[in-house]
Amino acid sequence: MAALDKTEQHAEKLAAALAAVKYVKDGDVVGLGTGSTATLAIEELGKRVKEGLNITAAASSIRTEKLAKFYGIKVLDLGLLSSIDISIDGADEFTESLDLIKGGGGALFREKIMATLSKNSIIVTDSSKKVKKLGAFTVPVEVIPLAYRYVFDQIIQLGGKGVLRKADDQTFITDNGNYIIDADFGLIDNPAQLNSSLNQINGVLTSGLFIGLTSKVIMSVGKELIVFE
Ligand SMILES: O=C(CO)[C@H](O)[C@H](O)COP(=O)(O)O
Repeated sequence: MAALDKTEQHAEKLAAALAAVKYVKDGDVVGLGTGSTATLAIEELGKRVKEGLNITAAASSIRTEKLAKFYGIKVLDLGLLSSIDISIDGADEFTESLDLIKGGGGALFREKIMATLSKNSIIVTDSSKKVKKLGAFTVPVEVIPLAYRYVFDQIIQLGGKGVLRKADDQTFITDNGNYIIDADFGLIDNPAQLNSSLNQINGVLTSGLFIGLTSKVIMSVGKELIVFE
């Protein structure tokens, strides 16, 4: 598939985000993802709320919480919810079997909790995110700082190469006060097994591999929408 320029990619993100928002019903508790595509869905939800849609939301990051409040959406504490009716989030990569890599924006842990609680977890993407096998995008691994070196070495034991994520030359710190190691495992034959191996390492909060957590992926390609479920 030909590479998208920024305008085409934005148009695809917007089309997917608008399609996902149509699934939101009055009275729903809505999980709000993080990233540029999720932001477009939040903006649209904000418009609908102004027009009278009655929803409450849970945010997957501090920046999403601020954005939702800016758009007049009532936000509940994610940690107090035992279920979410519908969530809308982006992804860095996905396969037709609905396995994902997420966490490019660093919000993987809260996003994973949100997806786990969601009865209907919708992922919205442009066409650049669909892959045959996960792994061209590195796997974000959220790590308790104290365990950084140990986890880094364990990732090597699993056949990966880790890089500590930086932002503006400083170590990137997640909303939970942790580090992220971006781990390159090449193309991943068994994402479920890798996810479970990573999650078993002491000091790992979670990996950015999302397995069995997604209800549907809405992907926009040019003027077409494709739904994988
Ligand atoms: O997982 C994420 C943030 O942690 C994002 O959903 C993912 O990085 C995709 O972002 P975008 O919609 O900007 O391409």
